[in-house]
Amino acid sequence: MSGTLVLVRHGQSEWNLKNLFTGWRDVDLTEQGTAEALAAGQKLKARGLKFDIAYTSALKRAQVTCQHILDVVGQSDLKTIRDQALNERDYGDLSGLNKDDARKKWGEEQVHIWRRSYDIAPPGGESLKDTGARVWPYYLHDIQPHVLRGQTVLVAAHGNSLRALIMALDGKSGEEIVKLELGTGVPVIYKLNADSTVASKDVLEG
Ligand SMILES: O=C(O)[C@H](O)COP(=O)(O)O
Repeated sequence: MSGTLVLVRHGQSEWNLKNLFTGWRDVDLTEQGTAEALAAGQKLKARGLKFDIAYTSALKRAQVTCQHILDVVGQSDLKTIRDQALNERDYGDLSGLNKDDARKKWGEEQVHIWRRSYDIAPPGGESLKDTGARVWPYYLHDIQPHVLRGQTVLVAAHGNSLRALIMALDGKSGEEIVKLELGTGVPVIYKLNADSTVASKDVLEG
């Protein structure tokens, strides 16, 4: 057995609440989002988890979630690396648009394809496959080595950047991974074997 990798999607953001495509736009957590981040911290604290290093994106909703978790587990000053490789999928021209308005303009099916196909990108943005092409190499080069050294690593990021990671960790196909809905503030705990395969996965829902 090797180390532990904890993935957490940021708490509810202002634009999740307003039903707007967010992507790389830098928006704050809502009050509920703050509560979800703190609750994630409590769940991890209850498990007795102590982190060796934390990773988050270049966007404040993930950074603030990360800091809330670290505050709750009593590790406010832990070394935290911020990198845009972990950012949400870039929604391109859809960023800032209301998801229902977009459905009215382009139709339900087209918007669903942009949101939940694996390799079709929205105009000017990234597909989930494109997101994976930056998230996975970053994970392999920067994050995984810590886990393989037996460390416990926190990654606070986004729905689609974490989908891309989970796809590779779980060996899921593009078709399978787009069906996965990751809850805001729900920690996913992986234990990895020394050969980097997954020993166990625990989703701390509810
Ligand atoms: O960027 C966004 O709008 C959300 O974080 C994720 O959106 P999705 O559920 O449409 O992928």
